[in-house]
Amino acid sequence: MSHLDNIPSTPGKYKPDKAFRFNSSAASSSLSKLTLYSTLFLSVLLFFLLLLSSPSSPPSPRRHLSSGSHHTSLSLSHKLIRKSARPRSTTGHTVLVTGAAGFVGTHVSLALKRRGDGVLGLDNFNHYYDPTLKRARQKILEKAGVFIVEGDINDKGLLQQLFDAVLFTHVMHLAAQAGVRYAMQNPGSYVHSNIAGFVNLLEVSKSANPQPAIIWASSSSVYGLNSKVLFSEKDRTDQPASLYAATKKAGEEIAHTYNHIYGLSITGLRFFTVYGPWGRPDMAYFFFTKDIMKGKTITVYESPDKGSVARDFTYIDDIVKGCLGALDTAKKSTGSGGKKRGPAQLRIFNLGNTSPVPVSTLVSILEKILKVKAKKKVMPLPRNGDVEFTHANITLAMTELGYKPATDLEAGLKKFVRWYFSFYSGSKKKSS
Ligand SMILES: O=C(O)[C@H]1O[C@H](OP(=O)(O)OP(=O)(O)OC[C@H]2O[C@@H](n3ccc(=O)[nH]c3=O)[C@H](O)[C@@H]2O)[C@H](O)[C@@H](O)[C@@H]1O
Repeated sequence: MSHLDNIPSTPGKYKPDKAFRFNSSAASSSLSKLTLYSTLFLSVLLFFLLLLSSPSSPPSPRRHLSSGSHHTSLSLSHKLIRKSARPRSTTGHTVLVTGAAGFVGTHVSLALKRRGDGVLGLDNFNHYYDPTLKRARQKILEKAGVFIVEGDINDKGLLQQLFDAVLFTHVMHLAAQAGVRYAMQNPGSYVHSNIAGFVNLLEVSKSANPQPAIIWASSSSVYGLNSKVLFSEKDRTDQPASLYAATKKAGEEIAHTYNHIYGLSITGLRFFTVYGPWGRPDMAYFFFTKDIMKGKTITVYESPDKGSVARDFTYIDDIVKGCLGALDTAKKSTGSGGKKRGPAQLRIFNLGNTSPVPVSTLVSILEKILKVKAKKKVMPLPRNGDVEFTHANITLAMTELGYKPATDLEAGLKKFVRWYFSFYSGSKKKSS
């Protein structure tokens, strides 16, 4: 019987054999041998236990930052956050982009990063539309050096941690519940993101020291039932036709309050039906393309008097230029730590294309580019929040932001369709 056979698996419960107690010399030599073997065995055991518990690859950074996070992953995330938010030069801005994995958010984040600004993204990757598209956008941003923290603008603790880690000069707030018609299905999500989330972000921003300047996405839909064309920033916006529009209008009023009480510099941008590569699959141009290619019938709305429904479709690159122009001309907030120290800038701009196109023409252009005849069902505009017509007056944005849209609908749709085919044929290849 070897000594090793006497060593139990639970060392604390080891009882020496009676034979050792009566033969003292044998006992002492056996005891020292036993101690030696025990030590050896325990060392080997410990070595294997350590080997099993240690990860085979370094820990991947957690996308969530929370007070309960493991120390290592937290400091790893903090490192990524600081690196992503660091501008290339001392003149660069440090920008928090909310909704960074969204359509406009991705394009704006890339443009800021490419020109040397520091950019930190925040996105909750919700399932309003296919999250794999958002993940694909995230990959592109990661390659460009933009890190996205996965979290919600309603999470005050998380926002506070981000503001504690980084002194943001600007917040580009593009996170929102978008879509006009979906508001009838899920009204709560609009209140949650566009009102509660916005207030939460402004609360944290107003308490920061120094306060960042805020640039945020409002919407052409605030013009609602306004029938005066062109739509000018001075026109009435108190007749929203959808809950979506009402929450964006509420955002504009909330912005006024935070500017007035706390001295936050705030610029709202009224986007007019933005389209282009990496766009949103819930928008008509996107799902028309998909359905036309599948041979599915599309529904084209017309106004009740059989007139055309039209939109001032605006290409994404033009919108990005408008966003950067707004950021570059934003003045500093005047408050700090929740206290106003003087009047601050409060602005609102239309970012449109000034060239409305009927939805029926949008379909004809797509047919031409896709070389497929669409199966169409024309029906009167249902009362679902849609308005008949949008047309932006962009004089103010041209003068103050240097905004100058340069892409017409046909040129922009060609770029979209090219992207659409390369993206979806790529995804198919990967999954097969
Ligand atoms: O300008 C804006 O502020 C808004 O632009 C778009 O809203 P919308 O203009 O309604 O864009 P789509 O949903 O793509 O609709 C475009 C046009 O197609 C029409 N349409 C839509 C769906 C359909 O099945 N058939 C159809 O003819 C709509 O009535 C509308 O005239 C975005 O979806 C909103 O998030 C954004 O805020």
